[in-house]
Amino acid sequence: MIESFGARLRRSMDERGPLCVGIDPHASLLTEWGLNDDVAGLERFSRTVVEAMADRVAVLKPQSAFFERFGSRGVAVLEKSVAEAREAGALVVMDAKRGDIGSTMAAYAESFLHKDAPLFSDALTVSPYLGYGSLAPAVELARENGTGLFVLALTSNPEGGEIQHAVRPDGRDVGATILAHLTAENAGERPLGSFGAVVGATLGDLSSYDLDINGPLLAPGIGAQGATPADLPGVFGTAVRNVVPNVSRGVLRHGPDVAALRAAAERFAEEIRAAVAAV
Ligand SMILES: O=C(O)c1cc(=O)[nH]c(=O)n1[C@@H]1O[C@H](COP(=O)(O)O)[C@@H](O)[C@H]1O
Repeated sequence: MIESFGARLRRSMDERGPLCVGIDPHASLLTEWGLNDDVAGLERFSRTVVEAMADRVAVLKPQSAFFERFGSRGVAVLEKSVAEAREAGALVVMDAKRGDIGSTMAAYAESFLHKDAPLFSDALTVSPYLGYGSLAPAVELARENGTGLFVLALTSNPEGGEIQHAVRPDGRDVGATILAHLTAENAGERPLGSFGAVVGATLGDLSSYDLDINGPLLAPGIGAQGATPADLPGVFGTAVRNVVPNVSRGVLRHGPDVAALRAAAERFAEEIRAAVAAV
């Protein structure tokens, strides 16, 4: 039987630590790295991050937008980066934040979560704001292919609350409702379900939410957005064991030197270890 994403992720987090490094080739970072803001610069940037990180961090998360910016040639770089990162042992979470009506969602899922897709990734970020049920085809395809989803629940940006804190007639807010759907999706899965939530590390005390979804919690916001590893226990409580903290610019700004990138990631990894061990 095919091994689930959740099981593969749990093992990788236990072996390598939970850090997820983002591959976010901002134009400004290309310039800081002495690269041109073109496809060759994009390729060099992405290759360097993969070379520096893929054999040591649990997860790499390419941000598709920065590749799509260059059209089909940028997407070709993304394909190669994903394949190389997986080859070197990292799990790849494709950050494309897809979401649409179910019939279209099925095609998005085929694009990223089917084992024969050129952009085959271990998991995909998705938006549930066309209704959680619209994600059903992606859930189904992920189960069949041993891949996973990270569903936007409580995002790291300050504008997210307008939608995510909206209170439904049953008294629960929208973010809590998404978390409850994920808990149901992951029921009975051992050691960890494959259907994660995105919950920002920037959000402060979230003890009013049930974060115990038996699935991974992708936590962006550390570094450039102001959160630190030391914030994690206060935000996530005992669910911190299932947190995959993401850092993109906070690591990437140390490039292009591979040793400097590795040292920056190791500093975050060490701080994360210390913070999680204290819970
Ligand atoms: O899904 C995400 O990864 C995500 C969700 C969220 O709530 N906030 C958030 O910042 N992200 C992504 O996480 C990365 C954060 O990058 P840095 O702020 O540079 O560390 C970007 O690729 C964002 O698109």
